[in-house]
Amino acid sequence: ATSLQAEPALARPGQAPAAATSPGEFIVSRTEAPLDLINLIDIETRASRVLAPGAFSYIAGGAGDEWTLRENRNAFNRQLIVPRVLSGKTAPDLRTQILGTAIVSPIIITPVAAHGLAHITAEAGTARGAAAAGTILGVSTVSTLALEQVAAAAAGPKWFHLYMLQDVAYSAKLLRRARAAGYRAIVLTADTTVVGNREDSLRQRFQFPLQPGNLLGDDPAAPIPLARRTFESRLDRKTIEFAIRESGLPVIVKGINHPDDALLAIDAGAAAIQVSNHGGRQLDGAPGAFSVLPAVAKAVNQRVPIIFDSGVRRGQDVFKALASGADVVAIGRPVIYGLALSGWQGVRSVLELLNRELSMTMQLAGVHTVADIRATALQPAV
Ligand SMILES: Cc1cc2nc3c(=O)[nH]c(=O)nc-3n(C[C@H](O)[C@H](O)[C@H](O)COP(=O)(O)O)c2cc1C
Ligand SMILES: O=C(O)C(=O)c1ccccc1
Repeated sequence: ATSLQAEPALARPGQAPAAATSPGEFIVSRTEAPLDLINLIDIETRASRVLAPGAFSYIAGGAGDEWTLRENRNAFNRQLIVPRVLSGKTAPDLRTQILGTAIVSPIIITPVAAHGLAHITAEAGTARGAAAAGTILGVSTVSTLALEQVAAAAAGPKWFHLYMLQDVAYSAKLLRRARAAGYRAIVLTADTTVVGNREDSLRQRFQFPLQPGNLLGDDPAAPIPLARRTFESRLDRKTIEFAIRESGLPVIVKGINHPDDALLAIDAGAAAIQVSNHGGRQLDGAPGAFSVLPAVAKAVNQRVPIIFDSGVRRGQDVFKALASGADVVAIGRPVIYGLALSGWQGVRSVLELLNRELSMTMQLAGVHTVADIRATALQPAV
């Protein structure tokens, strides 16, 4: 299903049993068995056993002291869900829609670079898993497979992510290709005008072992030099206008934390905003993403939908984000861990587990629909 050819597994000491090498002697999983999961926290440890050490440090890591990475989880503990037990409701309805696309639950997949680090099927596997789970897949500019290959792998709804490139004409070309390939929206990432210092990755001298499928002509490289050479470092409202004009698609501006940036994005024509601190990988010392959500939601005032990511691991987190102004949440690392552990089946299992946790949370909070969650008041922790 992909252009990556599985090569025979190398017998290496300490190698996970179901691993194979891809070009560049890179150890990558090819397992596709059903995946039993308890939660999306311990999946990280399990994935660390099948991922190459450098790849794991790149995926799991955050910038600097990783304070913001940890704070993304801690922030959820400051708002509580009060149980409601006599609502007379049962069988929560998780269905919703975002930018005109119906999805089975308010949980989508945020763009993550280089799925080929995790599994031989790369983004084709993720696309199949996302489609099987009934949700939207975000496909990174820096995907392992070319955006057309990902589109062809499964019919589910997809959004193409743009890192605005120094090469403006090539950026425009990517946007037109995305539209032609059937992508339904563009996610313009605004928070990576320079790549944060992921110190563990640097320590391990991590390099992408595969050439990214959309950046032809580029040799594989470490993330920081690749971005410095390729990504545009000056972004403003003109960048948003460019993405709208060249793609003809709705544009979601990703990486918003400050209410004024939200207002600027909406004023420039953004169809949605994505509140995110890039999973603690960019500005260390930034607040946990969940902490900034209420102020951004207040400024947005329902004019455009809000997507929330960074640290969502449990159904309760999804509930809290929606009760704090998000329309849907997006998850990143857990999907890659599911892919690493079990290919498309792992991706589906991760999404279905989070759906089950959200359903349980809704039932115990006495709410029936996604709209009900959004109308629920949380209680601040003391
Ligand atoms: C390995 C990795 C690669 C990423 N690559 C991209 C990318 O290419 N474009 C982007 O906008 N965000 C990228 N992100 C950020 C994610 O979209 C998301 O903001 C982040 O992972 C937070 O979600 P999480 O806590 O669920 O992982 C990347 C994140 C990770 C972990
Ligand atoms: O690692 C990242 O978070 C990221 O978005 C990225 C992707 C490709 C190159 C450099 C950074």
